[in-house]
Amino acid sequence: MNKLEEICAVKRGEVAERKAAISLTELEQCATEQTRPRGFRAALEARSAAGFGLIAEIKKASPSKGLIREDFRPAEHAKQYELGGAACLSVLTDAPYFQGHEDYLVAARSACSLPALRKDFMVDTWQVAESRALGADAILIIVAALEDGQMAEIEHAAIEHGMDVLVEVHDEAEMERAANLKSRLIGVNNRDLKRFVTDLAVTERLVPFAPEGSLLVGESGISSHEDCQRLAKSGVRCFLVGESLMRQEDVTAATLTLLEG
Ligand SMILES: O=P(O)(O)OC[C@@H](O)[C@@H](O)c1c[nH]c2ccccc12
Repeated sequence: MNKLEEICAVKRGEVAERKAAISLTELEQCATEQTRPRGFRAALEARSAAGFGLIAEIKKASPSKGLIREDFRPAEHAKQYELGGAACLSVLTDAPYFQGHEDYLVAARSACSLPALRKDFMVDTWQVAESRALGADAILIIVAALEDGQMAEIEHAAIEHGMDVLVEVHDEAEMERAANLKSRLIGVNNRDLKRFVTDLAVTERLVPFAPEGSLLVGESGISSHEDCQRLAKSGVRCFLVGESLMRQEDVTAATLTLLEG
């Protein structure tokens, strides 16, 4: 079993327990009481027209890097990212591998006005309703983790809830499968989630294979303005960045520097 398969197996167990505790009807009720989704793709697209569109990630730890930030305060980081010029937030909610929590998503989103992506491993449409009930504006679909039918179902549920979907790919075959979905917000993960090797050249290589009308996001391993400029040469103006920002004492300044140089 590779790492991604292991994480998804654990996630399926977690979802089964949660499903037993809260019915879909209850979740749907909570979802209707939430504030409306803030347009995630729209915010990113608008920002990338004038400069770089940044999805700034609130990430405490990861399986490959261990603890990334000791002094971890999601609401504070959300405000710092907003001040620094990020277009959107991404908040890790997976606990076993990323030390994330749903509360971090709720706290971060309510501390600022940025749209927020729930960063987790979606294996069931039930999690889509749960994400909206928590206030998420977008969810992630990891193509490597799902079969075509499951992806389409999860995407459909997200669209029904008015959320955007970030479809994550890592190679040409996954890009082809992503093209069968409706969403045209595609993240190219420079990190191989099966082996945890990161290479910015992955984004550059996959750009020509993106379906028409896609807004592309370069994900993982981006740590400087120069990295952003490098990817911009191949036409990618949106980025998902976590670790390199989370490691800085002054998160606002680090965000500004990443975006402006
Ligand atoms: O911390 P980095 O290297 O800047 O990467 C951020 C983000 O791309 C990464 O956290 C990520 C991309 N896809 C994922 C899927 C699940 C968990 C995490 C991720």
